[in-house]
Amino acid sequence: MSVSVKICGLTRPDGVDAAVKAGARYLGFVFFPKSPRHVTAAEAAALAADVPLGIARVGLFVNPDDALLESTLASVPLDVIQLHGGEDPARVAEVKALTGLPVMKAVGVAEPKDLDALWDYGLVADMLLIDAKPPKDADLPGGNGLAFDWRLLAGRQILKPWLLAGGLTPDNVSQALRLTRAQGVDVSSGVESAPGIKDPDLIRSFIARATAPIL
Ligand SMILES: O=C(O)c1ccccc1NCC(=O)[C@H](O)[C@H](O)COP(=O)(O)O
Repeated sequence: MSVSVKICGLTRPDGVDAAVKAGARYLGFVFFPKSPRHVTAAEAAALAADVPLGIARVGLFVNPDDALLESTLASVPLDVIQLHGGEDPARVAEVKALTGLPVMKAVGVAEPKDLDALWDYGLVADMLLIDAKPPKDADLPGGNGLAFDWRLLAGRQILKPWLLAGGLTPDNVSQALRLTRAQGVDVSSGVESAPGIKDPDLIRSFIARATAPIL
């Protein structure tokens, strides 16, 4: 089966267009004001409007309250909610019930014990995004362009479908897939020309390499 690709942090129509045409399976829109990739609900609604069926529009939130989720969903057609903050498994279940949408929970990894959380979240989330844990002083909980030691995932059984994230680029995605056998990959800063500005050529190159046969 082909590897699924999520392009996260889209802010402009040319990035959405490049991702759709190159075969992305998920498009991510960041609703976190501190991020250089933040989009307003109106901007996201415009970017998400003409996305073909079969491509999931993912809304990325960090510790959202119910009001933010409800007001965003009132105007933005999202297919999946990504939770990228400190939401515990009970909150993941609440967000699923509140929104009626599948939830992808991000789990940060820096060392082997961080993988323990994959079990608890795997029981309640629909999908997992296994990302590099942000440095303690980081402004953002994700989208930092940092990789973790992919060998930690080799041979690991994970309860739910999952995407590998963190520091992926067109140059290293094949190696990451070879080591982890991930079913999908997520990228943000590795396909940007500047923070928040996606480069259509890098998006095409990333998707081509991620979906090529693994040798
Ligand atoms: O991308 C952001 O700005 C962001 C802000 C707040 C929380 C999460 C964020 N990104 C999460 C993602 O899904 C990224 O694609 C993932 O962390 C990988 O990022 P990168 O290492 O830059 O490819």
